[in-house]
Amino acid sequence: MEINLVAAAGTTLINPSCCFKSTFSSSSSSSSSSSSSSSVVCQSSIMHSKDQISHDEYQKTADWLMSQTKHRPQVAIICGSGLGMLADTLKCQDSFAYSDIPGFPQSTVQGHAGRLVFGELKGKTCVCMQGRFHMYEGHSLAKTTFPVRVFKLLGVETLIVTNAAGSLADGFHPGDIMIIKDHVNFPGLVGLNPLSGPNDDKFGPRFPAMSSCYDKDLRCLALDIAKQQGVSGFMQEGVYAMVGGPNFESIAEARLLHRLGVDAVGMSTAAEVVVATHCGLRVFGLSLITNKVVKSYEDSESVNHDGVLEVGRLRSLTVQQLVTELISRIEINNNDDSKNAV
Ligand SMILES: O=P(O)(O)O[C@H]1O[C@H](CO)[C@@H](O)[C@H]1O
Ligand SMILES: Nc1nc2[nH]cnc2c(=O)[nH]1
Repeated sequence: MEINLVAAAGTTLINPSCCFKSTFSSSSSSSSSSSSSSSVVCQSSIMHSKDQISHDEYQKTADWLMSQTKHRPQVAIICGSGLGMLADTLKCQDSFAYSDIPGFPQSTVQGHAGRLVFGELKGKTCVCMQGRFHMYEGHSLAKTTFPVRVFKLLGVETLIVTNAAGSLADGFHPGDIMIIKDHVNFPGLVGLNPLSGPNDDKFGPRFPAMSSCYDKDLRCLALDIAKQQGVSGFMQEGVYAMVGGPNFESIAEARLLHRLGVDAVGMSTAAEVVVATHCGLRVFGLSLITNKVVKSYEDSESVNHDGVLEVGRLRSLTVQQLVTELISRIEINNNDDSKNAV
């Protein structure tokens, strides 16, 4: 497949309707914080008590969803920019607009439809986010990762995260699919972490390890599947970095990321994976490389969101077939967390 990545000018990100008030204002909390220390008020300038989401709030959303659908998902999928078609493969669908789900944030980005789709795929029950939430939309990190904890309460065991990303690694090309073997959570390194604030012990420990957050067996399985499907020619494995966005990288930033060992960069995913790992979900992640990040002052190319979405469309079938086969071969333990809620 030929992918023309010469990007047309002009980004088409929809102007986010929400403002940064929820993240950065200092007004008091309307919700209680964690189970263990609900009276603690975080004094940090980058994490406010109002960003905390109580266990009850996650549970209310999970209970509402369970009252609306008979599906009890074992696998959750988060669709990246332009990858929403992953939901189309689900059979016996029940779908909900985010605006109808109590407690759910809203998607504001083009290419993120804003629907939660439940259904069956190859004998597994799945829930699929057609559209995710990004920090740059003005959501707190706790909000961007809200669905992940709801999935845990629904009984999900495995989370599949997908994203569109720009490549820094030499030898990566637009249209390549990178299996994520690790990440650099840049917002997290400077204290912007969805786990900041009082820890909710019901979900996981105060200090979770992140040294094996992308499941090795699933990565090997995906590489095997790619071989069988005859697409290993454009499979890669590498390190994804999450940056805050919404602007794409300057050349100096691109060079810095490259020197740091980052293979692909985007504006999502790592925060979701941190929360998923904290609450014990098994994670598989893939990045669709939609563009090369410009690293040279001689290079006249520039990236835009339309180009990103276009590569998503061109590679949609391959991504869909890979993820479908992976799901069919995932082993499920049948921990019914929806009955034994954490
Ligand atoms: O990470 P996803 O949601 O796939 O989207 C990626 O694509 C958008 C930029 O085109 C950014 O939101 C970036 O994070
Ligand atoms: N930060 C970042 N996000 C992206 N999402 C898709 N492409 C890119 C990119 O080049 N940079």
